[in-house]
Amino acid sequence: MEQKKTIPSLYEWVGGQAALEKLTEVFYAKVLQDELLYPVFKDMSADHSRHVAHFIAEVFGGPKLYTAEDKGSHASMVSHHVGRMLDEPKRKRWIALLLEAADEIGIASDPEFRSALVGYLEWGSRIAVINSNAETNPVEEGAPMPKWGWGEPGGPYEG
Ligand code: HEM
Repeated sequence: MEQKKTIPSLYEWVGGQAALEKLTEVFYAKVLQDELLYPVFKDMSADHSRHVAHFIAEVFGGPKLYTAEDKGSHASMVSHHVGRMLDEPKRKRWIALLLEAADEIGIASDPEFRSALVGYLEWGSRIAVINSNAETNPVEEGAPMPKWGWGEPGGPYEG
């Protein structure tokens, strides 16, 4: 009988918590050196980078560090963006610096993983811009965390 292959989560593929925390650490160091994004992030907490790594880890199928350990939720994440009045140039710079950080630390660069990563960042960052221009939080407390997977190209794990 043919054995069914177990599909790894994006969290496992990227290298787990250590890889995601390294990614956000290098990314926010770049953000603070960037003239367009510095004013947006200058007051972020010392935990910001780790919280974002926890959030992405959970969305990518990892442990529930954002909702359990950090006591966050999808709604609380969105609330951090409400009223920030982000725009397209800031979003584009945010994505560019994050992808630069990904290349710099050398996380998985296979086409399938990067497609899934960029897809998620495009989706999430565009929603962040929309929510940042809202006056109230459109997401209710108790709404489920988003989930992201490999999408249509599947993964190199199939090879
Ligand atoms: C996939 C896209 C995104 C995710 C997953 C995400 C995630 C998060 C999370 C989890 C927090 C809360 C951090 C904490 O609890 O300390 C946060 C806060 C924040 N995010 Fe995002 N974010 C995204 C996109 C963006 C973009 C595109 C921008 C701006 C260009 C942005 C600007 C901010 C700001 C200004 C805060 C608050 C910082 C502060 O507390 O001073 N986010 N984000």
